[in-house]
Amino acid sequence: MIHFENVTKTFGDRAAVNNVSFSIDKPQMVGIIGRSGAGKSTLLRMINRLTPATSGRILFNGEDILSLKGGSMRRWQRDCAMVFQQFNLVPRLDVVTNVMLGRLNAQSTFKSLFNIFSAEDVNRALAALDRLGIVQEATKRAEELSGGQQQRVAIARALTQEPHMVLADEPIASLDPMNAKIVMDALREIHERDNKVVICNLHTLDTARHYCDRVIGMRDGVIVFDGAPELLTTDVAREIYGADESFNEAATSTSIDTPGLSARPTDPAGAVTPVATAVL
Ligand SMILES: Nc1ncnc2c1ncn2[C@@H]1O[C@H](COP(=O)(O)OP(=O)(O)OP(=O)(O)O)[C@@H](O)[C@H]1O
Repeated sequence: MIHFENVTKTFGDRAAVNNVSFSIDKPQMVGIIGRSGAGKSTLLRMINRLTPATSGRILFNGEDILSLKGGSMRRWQRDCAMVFQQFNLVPRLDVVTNVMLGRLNAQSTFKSLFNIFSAEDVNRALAALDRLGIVQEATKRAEELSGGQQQRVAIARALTQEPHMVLADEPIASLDPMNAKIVMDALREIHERDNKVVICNLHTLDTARHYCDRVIGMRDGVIVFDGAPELLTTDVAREIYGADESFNEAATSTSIDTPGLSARPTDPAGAVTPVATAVL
């Protein structure tokens, strides 16, 4: 499905992502972990062309998405919907309009310029809000909602794009544990029910272990671990985070992985397939 081939991004003389290659060849929920500055956001942002790559190729179903231009690039950006840490909603617009903005790249330029939406767009947006459990907030201004609700609106907006994949850049970093769980459950549900690739940058090991089928660990722009969460031992985590013996996993905990909360399926014969390629 998606294939990174020697992808590099430099800022000045510093490589934020350094000659990275990996493939996702089936619908998986992939967590990217690593300390601050490891290159996680840059990696994700290159996929949907928010950040231009310096060299390499990113192939989606065989096509190099780094060479797309104009309408093809906008279509691609719709196809890989992005969810951000700070939600990126328009605060003064109502919730349903914010969600419909996800359809802009699917509209004619005229309709886009004047934010003209069809009844079908409204229904699609309401259905997405319903799926995220917040349709009752549809007429409120986005700024009136809590952070967790705003992130769910952002996910509903991503859903209306009808994307091939969802990219989430630290989607729970601004949320309390309860809202973090709701948002991660929603992303997991999109992966399972819609059979979509979800790639999620995460700061916390326990969240990655709990929700993801596969974890990619980055350090200084390089992939230093790529495997099933079961292989993510404390020693491996120490290597990813560049920490010494005093490394304490609790320091990266959100406490949302508690007994009784939902978890990814443990049945490897299910829709998800763990990959076990530890490269350490
Ligand atoms: N626009 C930019 N201009 C210059 N340097 C940048 C830019 N964006 C990122 N960098 C640098 O690239 C490196 C990787 O940054 P990136 O944001 O991808 O890391 P990250 O792992 O996502 O970190 P965090 O978890 O803090 O978001 C860092 O050294 C950062 O300072």
